[in-house]
Amino acid sequence: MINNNLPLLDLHRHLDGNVRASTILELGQQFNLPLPAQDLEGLREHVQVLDNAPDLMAFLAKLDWGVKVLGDYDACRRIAMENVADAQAQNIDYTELRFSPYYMAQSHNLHPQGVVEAVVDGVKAATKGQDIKVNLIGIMSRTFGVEKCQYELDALLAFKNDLVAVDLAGDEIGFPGNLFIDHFKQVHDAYLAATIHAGEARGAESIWQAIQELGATRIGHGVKAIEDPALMDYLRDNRIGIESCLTSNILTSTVASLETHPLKRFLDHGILACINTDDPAVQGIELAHEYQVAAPQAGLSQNDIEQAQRNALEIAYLSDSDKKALLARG
Ligand SMILES: O=c1[nH]cnc2c1ncn2[C@@H]1O[C@H](CO)[C@@H](O)[C@H]1O
Ligand SMILES: [Zn+2]
Repeated sequence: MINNNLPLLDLHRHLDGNVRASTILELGQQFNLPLPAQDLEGLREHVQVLDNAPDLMAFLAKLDWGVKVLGDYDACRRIAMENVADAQAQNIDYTELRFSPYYMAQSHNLHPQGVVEAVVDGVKAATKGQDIKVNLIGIMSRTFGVEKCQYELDALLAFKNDLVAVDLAGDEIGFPGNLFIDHFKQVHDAYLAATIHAGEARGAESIWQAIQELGATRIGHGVKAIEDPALMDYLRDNRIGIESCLTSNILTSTVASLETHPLKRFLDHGILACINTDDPAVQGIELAHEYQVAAPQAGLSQNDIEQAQRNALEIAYLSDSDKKALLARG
């Protein structure tokens, strides 16, 4: 159970992996796009992972319709605003929404910088006067290669004051982290933090690389850390956060079952691991499900769950005073 005396955080939530199916339908109609179905029921199998995907890339294909319908900057602004509303409906106190402007821009030849502007603006408008705090993480989609990632990074850095970190997501196997050393040098020169998807499709060496060569202070997924005892110690001793996403790891076939998921062992080891969603709409889950159903199935006790809540606050990209304020609000 979620402890309501502690703040509820979702630190790993893809804004562009969380486009409402109803919005996909409406935008599809607005922009006259040939959607694969004309009603919610028919659309579901095209935009949601219903059975475990064979691998990460098959899972990621289900995100595509959510960005193919982004016909203009207003559509980008709209999905940003709806993401805030959806997080708020989950009673989330603080979330870090991440998004890939090039991925969002690609289908309709939008400019990635315009996409960043629209997302920043949408989040500002939706959070104004509301009881939820949101920060943004910019994603470089490695799937499109080194040069497109530089183009994407340029767009993100034009709005660096509106971001707290930069991430590397997408095809971890095809585009390993060592291709992005120069990109992350620019990220750190801009005083932004780095959280990186690693140890999801590749092994523990990918996590070492993200930390040592790309300067990651948090790792998305990081499930393969469990195979390397020295890395487990390193993560704990250096307070590197692990953003676990339980259901996502099952749906991508990264982990065979919740019962064998390493999150419980990360927590037992003293690693700052926490519970997050990843791509809620595509997975057909929300944060409450991860806490109430997935976490107990993964062997977490009530104490573990509360520790995960505290860990999220500890590793959040927030100032100490913001963390204290969240804790006081509980
Ligand atoms: O679980 C995941 N692992 C790796 N990459 C992901 C995952 N979920 C989404 N994206 C990637 O993030 C970008 C959109 O925010 C896209 O590149 C998408 O493929
Ligand atoms: Zn992710």
